[in-house]
Amino acid sequence: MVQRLTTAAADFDGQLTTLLSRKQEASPAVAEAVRGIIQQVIKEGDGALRDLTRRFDSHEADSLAISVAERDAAADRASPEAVAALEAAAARIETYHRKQMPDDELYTDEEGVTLGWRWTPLEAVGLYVPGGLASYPSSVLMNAIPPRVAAVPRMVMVVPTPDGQINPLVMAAARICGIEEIYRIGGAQAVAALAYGTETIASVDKIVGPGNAYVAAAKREVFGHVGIDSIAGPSEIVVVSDNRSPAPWVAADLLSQAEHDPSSQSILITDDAAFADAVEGAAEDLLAVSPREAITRRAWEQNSALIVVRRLGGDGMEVVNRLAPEHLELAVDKPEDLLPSIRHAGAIFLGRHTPEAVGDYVAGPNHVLPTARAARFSSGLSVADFLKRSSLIGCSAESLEVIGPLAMTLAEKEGLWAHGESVRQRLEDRGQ
Ligand SMILES: NC(=O)c1ccc[n+]([C@@H]2O[C@H](COP(=O)([O-])OP(=O)(O)OC[C@H]3O[C@@H](n4cnc5c(N)ncnc54)[C@H](O)[C@@H]3O)[C@@H](O)[C@H]2O)c1
Ligand SMILES: N[C@H](CO)Cc1c[nH]c[nH+]1
Ligand SMILES: [Zn+2]
Repeated sequence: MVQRLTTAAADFDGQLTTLLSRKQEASPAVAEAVRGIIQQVIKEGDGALRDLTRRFDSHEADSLAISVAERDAAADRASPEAVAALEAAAARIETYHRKQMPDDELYTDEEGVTLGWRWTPLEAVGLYVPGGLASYPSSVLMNAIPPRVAAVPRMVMVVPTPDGQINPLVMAAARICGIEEIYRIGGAQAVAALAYGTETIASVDKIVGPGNAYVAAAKREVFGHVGIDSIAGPSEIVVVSDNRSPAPWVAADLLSQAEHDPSSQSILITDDAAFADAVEGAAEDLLAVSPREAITRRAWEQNSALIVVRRLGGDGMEVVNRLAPEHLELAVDKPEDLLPSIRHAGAIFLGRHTPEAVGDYVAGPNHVLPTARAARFSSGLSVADFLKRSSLIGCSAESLEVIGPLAMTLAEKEGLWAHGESVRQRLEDRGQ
């Protein structure tokens, strides 16, 4: 049975807090295990990667790299229909991300100071492509197209290959994106290798991409030594629906994220208890025929919930903002009426005819999105993740006369003599 909550209950706040803690994404046990793995990779390099790959992915990674020839041989085995779908998706994703490319700026202000900024791409990025409980060719596209648009020169892809099996469509996606440096490693050890480097793998400057609780915890650990995108851990969905949506549609949308991982979370917010009953029944029917029943049922029964609220546009929106979900579906006639009340969500799906799955694959926006309430302070992967902004500042001799004395005053107040002197000398030399 999936759990049932109602905002009318006196202890609703406590129940919601418990529900949020059900996601094991940030558990101390996972963090502890991950710290051990990272230390092992730092100390033993490639040897640790082979050892951990044997332990967690059940194969001997004699060669850690997947060569371009191996990539292409595998990609050639992918079904042409699936490759065509990937190519169409890639085109839509690229069009969307090209619109995110920011412009450089240069202007002269009223005091005659030239100011602006300039964007430059990162030099080397690591792309984590998950591959433990499912294969994710779509995540190759979502990871690799933004840095390609940003003109990052070195893209390194890591992907676990359980039992040594290379997924042909993942390789086809890598070929579409022009990724030539690929390693058959996953989990926290892959994140550690990208962050610290090994004999075979040169370190990168930033690591992006989604993964399970171990990958998410590893990204938290290496942050600071390298950049990371956001914490994109086990998938989540919140569906806000009135009783006019077909219950099987809503049930399928909820299960679409539950089936990713036993740590996933799916939550319905509705203003009709009878509709919640109908969705629960429809979900049972779907679970009975799902080929991924075991994973899906665990996420559904252990971490998920049906929440009955008084008013979707009132307490319903307060609950949404507390949850700050990765994906938020507004399955109502007029989603635009609810939109202004939403402050935190990675991606918002507008109206009953927008299943979250179109965002996962083909709509265009990125599916690498913040989870575990990280949508309160971060956003989905974008071109901006692969760019840095340098400020530009240029004074003429005349404009330095206008703003220089202000700097001298502040330098004196901070007791930083050479700061003031650097301005004073220029002003004095000009005065002579
Ligand atoms: N938020 C997002 O944007 C987004 C997008 C796509 C997928 N996802 C999520 O990515 C995840 C993919 O997970 P996955 O498991 O299929 O693949 P994965 O590649 O993330 O994880 C597999 C790796 O986990 C490690 N691992 C597994 N059990 C371990 C253990 N007990 N101890 C140490 N390490 C262990 C192994 O190294 C293995 O290679 C799912 O949670 C899915 O929901 C999130
Ligand atoms: N829903 C995932 C993001 O949480 C992305 C994905 C890839 N394939 C299917 N779904
Ligand atoms: Zn998905």
